[in-house]
Amino acid sequence: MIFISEAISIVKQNSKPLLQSIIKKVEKSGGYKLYEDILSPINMPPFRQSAMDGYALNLQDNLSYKLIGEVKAGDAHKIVLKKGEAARIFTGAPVPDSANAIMMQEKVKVDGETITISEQVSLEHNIRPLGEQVKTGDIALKKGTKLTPAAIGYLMSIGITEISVFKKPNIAIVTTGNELIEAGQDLPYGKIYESNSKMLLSALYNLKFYDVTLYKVEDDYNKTVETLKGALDNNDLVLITGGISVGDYDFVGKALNELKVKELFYKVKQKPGKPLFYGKKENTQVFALPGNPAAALSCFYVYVFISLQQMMHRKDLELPRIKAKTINGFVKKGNRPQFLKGIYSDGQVEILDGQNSSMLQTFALSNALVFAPEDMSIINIGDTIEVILLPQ
Ligand SMILES: Nc1nc2c(c(=O)[nH]1)N[C@H]1C(S)=C(S)[C@@H](COP(=O)(O)OP(=O)(O)OC[C@H]3O[C@@H](n4cnc5c(N)ncnc54)[C@H](O)[C@@H]3O)O[C@H]1N2
Ligand code: MOO
Repeated sequence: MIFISEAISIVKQNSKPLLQSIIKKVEKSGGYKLYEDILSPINMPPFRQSAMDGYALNLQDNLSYKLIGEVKAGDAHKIVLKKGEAARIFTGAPVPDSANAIMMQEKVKVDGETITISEQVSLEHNIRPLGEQVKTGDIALKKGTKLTPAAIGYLMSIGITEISVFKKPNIAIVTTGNELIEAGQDLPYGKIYESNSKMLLSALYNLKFYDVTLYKVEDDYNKTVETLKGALDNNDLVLITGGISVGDYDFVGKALNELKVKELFYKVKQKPGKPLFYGKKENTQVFALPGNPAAALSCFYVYVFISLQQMMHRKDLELPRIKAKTINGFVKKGNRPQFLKGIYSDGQVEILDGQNSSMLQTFALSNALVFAPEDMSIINIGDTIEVILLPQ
């Protein structure tokens, strides 16, 4: 049995950024990172552009100008202004080559075909220069840039429709157990509804991992080997739940061993989630999470999250940890450090009743895991304690 800190650092060391690329439509690339520099195919803006609704001027010393035409956004025609002439212009419209400043309309008096500006303006005033943001052939965004909504908007604005991105992991969720029945069917005596797969699937969707395949297997050694082989061959990350403890029908450990998955740790001094297994086969990460649902989810947030962040080239490997003051007390039994379900708000945390690793109801109410270290057996009201904030 190893300590939590050792287990966390083993996951950090052994999970690596994925280096393969895939092509994505820009609009569907949110959350990915660019696999290569993107060069701009155009100047942006593609023409000198008016930044205001007002008047395009061919500047002179006098404040009065002769109005000779109009340019709206989208117009293709090119008005030619002589010195002292002006054209009505609107935001986003192409500025005639012969105009060298735009005066906003609030500072202009109009009298028929004569306009008078309130003060002199400098050259190129209110004109967005050609290629001000980016010039044709220059790097628009660098390799590794995260595709945020702003990045997606920017790439669309320079006319890019497809990009090469670092791929996200293909993930398998494997549930094990003869007792599992899919919700929606009758529940015979001795069976329970299977919940871990959809719980982990939704945790993955919430983190924007959509390439997930669900596998299920009963408590049978050969079938477990066969199912895990399929999951290992086709995925970058395999999450197994159940069958990893010491019972006669817990076949996951033996099957992983037969499939030559290298064990990196098995059993962590923690509650919940003591029988957590972590290993890898070539580049595939394997977590065998305890079957107890709250233990599985707790291990997902504390350990699997790190591996996902690493695979995605992210720097913040762990969920945010902050200090909070407890608003109620708790007595921790045993000597394992414990991750307790709690509700965090505004610097304070409530530790909930019902911390058993089989109970999801408490987890469903919580937004944080409160960390009670090994030597903290009694938590008092007002104690300062570490809290892990869960993704919402
Ligand atoms: N003799 C010992 N027994 C156990 C120990 C131990 O140290 N010595 N550790 C206990 C702890 S702690 C945990 S946690 C569990 C973990 O056991 P497994 O990972 O082998 O999980 P299972 O036995 O298959 O299932 C445990 C529990 O969870 C339910 N389960 C399983 N899969 C699902 C699912 N997909 N959806 C919903 N519920 C699921 C299952 O029915 C069991 O009730 O071992 C203890 N035993
Ligand atoms: O580790 Mo088990 O999750 O304590 O119940």
